[in-house]
Amino acid sequence: MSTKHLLALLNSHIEGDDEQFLSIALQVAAQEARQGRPEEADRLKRLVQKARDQQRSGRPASGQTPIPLARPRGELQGLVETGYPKVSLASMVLSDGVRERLTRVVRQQQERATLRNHGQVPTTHILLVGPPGTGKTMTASALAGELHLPLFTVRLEALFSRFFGETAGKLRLLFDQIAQTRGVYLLDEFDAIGARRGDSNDVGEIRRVLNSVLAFMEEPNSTDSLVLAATNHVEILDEALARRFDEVIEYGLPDQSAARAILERRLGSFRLSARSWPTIQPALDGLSQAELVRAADAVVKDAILEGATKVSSDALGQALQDRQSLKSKFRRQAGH
Ligand SMILES: Nc1ncnc2c1ncn2[C@@H]1O[C@H](COP(=O)(O)OP(=O)(O)OP(=O)(O)O)[C@@H](O)[C@H]1O
Repeated sequence: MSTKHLLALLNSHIEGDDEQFLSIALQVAAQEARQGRPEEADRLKRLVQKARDQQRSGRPASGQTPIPLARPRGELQGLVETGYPKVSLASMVLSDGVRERLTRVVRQQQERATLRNHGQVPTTHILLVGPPGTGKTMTASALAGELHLPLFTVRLEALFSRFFGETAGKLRLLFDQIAQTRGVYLLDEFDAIGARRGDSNDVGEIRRVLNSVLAFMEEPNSTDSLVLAATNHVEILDEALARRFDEVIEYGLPDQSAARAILERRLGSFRLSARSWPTIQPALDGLSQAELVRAADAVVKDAILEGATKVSSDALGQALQDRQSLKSKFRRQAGH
């Protein structure tokens, strides 16, 4: 680094001009690259990026303030999706039992200070189990929405495939963030940990990942972050792992009245008249919440474009039948 750069750096430091300081650091990085030292240049650029991310998230470079980060930084970028959902539990159609349990989780989180004053901790680690499209992801959004917390989602299968051999290390980064930043964390496709156990190439890696997750589950959760692990296949999860959750919440396909409630909400003002329901009832069986929502959306869109103010029972019945056919086709292909 030249004296000119050093002087400029000192000057920007004295004047407290962070932006100037960082842009001089970038000039030094460019100089390093030109002089055939790409590693030094990269290190500098990464540090500048880190400082900028910290500035943006309002966190001082050296401190560990509990200000939520807008999005994960450094190596976690691209692995974790960040959102600020506005979903509420009231917008979900749930069985009384599941609603009660989720409401209790929210209450414990909201009153965690009171609980801690009495030597208790709120529920934080929850396993969400159920078939696709039954509301596990939506639950994570609703809990984040109710608690006004950011939702960080990480798909474990993607983590495995992208960072073969480094998954445990990447997970550690995530766990460190959970310890520092309060939020709702959704570990989606959690069964990926168990699913690969049969693959002999993966044995060492799987053991490391499993140990890393087990250790994490035992660590004190000082931010009381909610950690939700979602899976369609509880049967392939490691038992030692499943046992470490505070709660296991099971999701299932909706019964007739839940299916109707989901459709009615989704159809909104386009809803069917009460006397049309019996005709579509047989087409509801076996469809997931997500499939019902898709069928409702399809007919509402048609109605809008046709200038209609209501959907017809024929159109809705057909859309539901289409979903049923699609489902049985996939099931046949999967050999069920
Ligand atoms: N209980 C529910 N109440 C109302 N709508 C629901 C409910 N469950 C699911 N939905 C609708 O279905 C969509 C998909 O559900 P979601 O993504 O939460 O399912 P999932 O269980 O996470 O599925 P997967 O296992 O495939 O990830 C939601 O965005 C929502 O529109």
